[in-house]
Amino acid sequence: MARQENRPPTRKSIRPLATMLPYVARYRGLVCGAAISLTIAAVTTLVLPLAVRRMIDHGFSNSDSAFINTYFSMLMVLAIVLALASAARYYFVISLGERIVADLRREVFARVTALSAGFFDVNQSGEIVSRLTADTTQIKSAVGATASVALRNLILCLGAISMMVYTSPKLSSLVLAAIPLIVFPLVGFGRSVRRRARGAQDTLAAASAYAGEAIAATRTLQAFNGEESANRRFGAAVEDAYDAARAAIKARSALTAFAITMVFGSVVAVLWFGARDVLNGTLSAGTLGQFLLYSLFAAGSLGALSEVWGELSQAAGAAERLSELLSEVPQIRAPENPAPLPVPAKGAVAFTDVHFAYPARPDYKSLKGLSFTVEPGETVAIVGPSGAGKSTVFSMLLRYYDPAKGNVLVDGTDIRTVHPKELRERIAIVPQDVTIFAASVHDNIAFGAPDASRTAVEAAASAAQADEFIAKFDHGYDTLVGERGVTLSGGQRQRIAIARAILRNAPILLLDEATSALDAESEKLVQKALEGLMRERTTLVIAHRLATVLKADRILVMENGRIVEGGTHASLIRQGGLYAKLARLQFDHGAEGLFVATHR
Ligand SMILES: Nc1ncnc2c1ncn2[C@@H]1O[C@H](COP(=O)(O)OP(=O)(O)OP(=O)(O)O)[C@@H](O)[C@H]1O
Repeated sequence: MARQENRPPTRKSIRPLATMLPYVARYRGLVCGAAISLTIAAVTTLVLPLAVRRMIDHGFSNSDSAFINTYFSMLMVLAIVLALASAARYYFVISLGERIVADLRREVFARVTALSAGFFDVNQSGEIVSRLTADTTQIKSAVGATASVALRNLILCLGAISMMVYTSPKLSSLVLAAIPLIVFPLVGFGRSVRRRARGAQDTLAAASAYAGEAIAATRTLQAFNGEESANRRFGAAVEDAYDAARAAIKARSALTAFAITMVFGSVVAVLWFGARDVLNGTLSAGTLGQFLLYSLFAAGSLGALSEVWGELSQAAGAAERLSELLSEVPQIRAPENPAPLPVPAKGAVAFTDVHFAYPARPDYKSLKGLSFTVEPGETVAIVGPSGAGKSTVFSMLLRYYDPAKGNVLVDGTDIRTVHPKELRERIAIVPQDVTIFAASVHDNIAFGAPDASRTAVEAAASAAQADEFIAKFDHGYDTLVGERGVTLSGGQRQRIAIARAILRNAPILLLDEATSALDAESEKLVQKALEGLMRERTTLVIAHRLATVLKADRILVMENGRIVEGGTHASLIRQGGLYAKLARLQFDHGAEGLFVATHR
């Protein structure tokens, strides 16, 4: 759902743009090129009124053809210089923008992938992706087009004002006196326009967020016949956005009328005064023309500046959001001097009195003094009601989070003292929800071992009982699967995940059994694939199937973040505790082979 309160406020100041300076500074060549071409273009523009005055005051009546030739050749040269400088300005400025945004995108993505699980518990992935795309694009236009327009107009404005003073100090003082009369009301007006525009943007963002959510869940929407209410809701949101936009448009039109009246009014007033001076003979007509052109330049560039100000402050908001993300420090970091894990790896696992609460729910302890050990090569099934903390055990072992109290040990070493990379290299996981990337079958299997040879990938697929269905694809291992490619069935996804884990060849295997029953055939294939994988590895399996618990060396029964029972299937049934009750439930329901973990 659109969480408007989470939207960072639009900033009025453009100071946060300064955080982008180090990126700009990396490309001094482009910056120099842009600055030089900008200055040349602005100066050339400022020379034009001088030529106009020359033409008005002297005309070409004395049929001095040599002069006319020189005069127009000069003008032509001026035009070419202006054209070249403008083209160069465009090239340098836009390249700089693109270059910086490419750097930013790379760095933001690398930073985000390094952040720990806790960050993603409290931040929406959609919002992060929008920072990566929309915010960086805003920076691009700010650094590129907007900044160059601002700079060009600033130079033009200062140049034009100096030239106005130089041309006619008297008329300039008149203009300068009028400026506050124009600027103050304009600033106030502009603020109200901006406020309304921001309101429109926020309303639109809320509508888009709702649309995104609804489109991603069309199947659910249709299953519950929710199209109409969704249409109504989105329609209302769009209408709200339209109303908000109209309010902004109205304010903006009024602002335009006001600005044009004021600016042209003052130009006319100045002309009026000037014309009287021309009549008195104290000012030449050409000088008046030249002055007029400079004041038009000044007014035009001031107007452009006020427009880009809005864009720059939006970009400043984007820069602030990006620098926030870039300065985010991962909570799970490698220690300064990581200890090595013992070699050769044995695969022993131990939890000692582990207490833990998720960052998103600091008041609720998901693990409350969890202790257990798993010997190398042992297969341990974890069972328990939903919410008991089974998946949390896996997250702790992979060090997605650190315990508040207690230790997690792998081969006798506290995992906080080793490099997370080294720790994770020793673990392969087959999750319940297998992630299939939009890539080839080969790349999907080789995901955890990118250097694996084709033969190794095929061997892993064959051990995972996946080779048969892969061979049926049109392009075999090169078939694109995942989004927009071939969509895999539940059993096929599982086997790809198993092949992935086989290829990784890690001493510790974490298995989260799928809760949804596969059909008997896939089930058999997946079980066979797993048996191959579990051999000679330490295996921790979150078990939902009776077949799995029967095969385990030991069963740990979890409830409320603790181990409440442990033993073999037979001994636990004899004890008549939680396990016996869970098992009875399963038999009562007659769900074949499925260990139903329910709330008691
Ligand atoms: N990322 C998270 N942020 C906050 N709380 C969480 C998070 N993940 C799980 N929890 C909470 O921690 C507790 C243990 O969750 P966990 O996923 O480990 O249970 P589980 O035994 O694996 O359940 P299930 O069998 O339903 O998957 C639950 O109360 C759950 O609501």
